[in-house]
Amino acid sequence: MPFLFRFGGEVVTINDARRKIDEIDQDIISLLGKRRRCVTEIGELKANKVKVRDIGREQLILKNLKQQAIKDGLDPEFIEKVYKEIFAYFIQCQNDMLET
Ligand SMILES: O=C(O)C(=O)C[C@]1(C(=O)O)C=C[C@@H](O)C=C1
Repeated sequence: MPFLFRFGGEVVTINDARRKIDEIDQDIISLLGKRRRCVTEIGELKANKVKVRDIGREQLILKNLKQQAIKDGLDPEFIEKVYKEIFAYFIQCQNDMLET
C-alpha cells in the first residue's frame, strides 16, 4: 500500500508529488534561462558599462515580488534572499559579457 497524502487538494503518493516538484523545478530553471536572455539584451544596451547595477530597479522588483509572495503564501524575507542571489548572478553575467 503506497503512502498516500494530500498535495494541492488531491490524494497522491509521495512519488506523484515528487514528480510534480521535478516538473516545477524544471520550469523554474527554464524561466531563469529566459530571464538570463532578457538580462543579456539589457546588458547589450549598457555596452558603455557606465552603470550595470540599478539599485532603484532592484528595489522596485523586490517590492512587487514581496507583495506577490505574500499573496502566494511565501515568506517575503525568503523571496528577498533568493532575489538578492539572482540579482548578484545577473549583474555578474552583465559584467562578464561587457568585459569580453
Ligand atoms: O533592469 C536592469 O537594468 C537589469 O540589468 C536587470 C537587473 C535584473 O536582474 O532584474 C539586473 C541588474 C540591475 O541591477 C537591475 C536589474
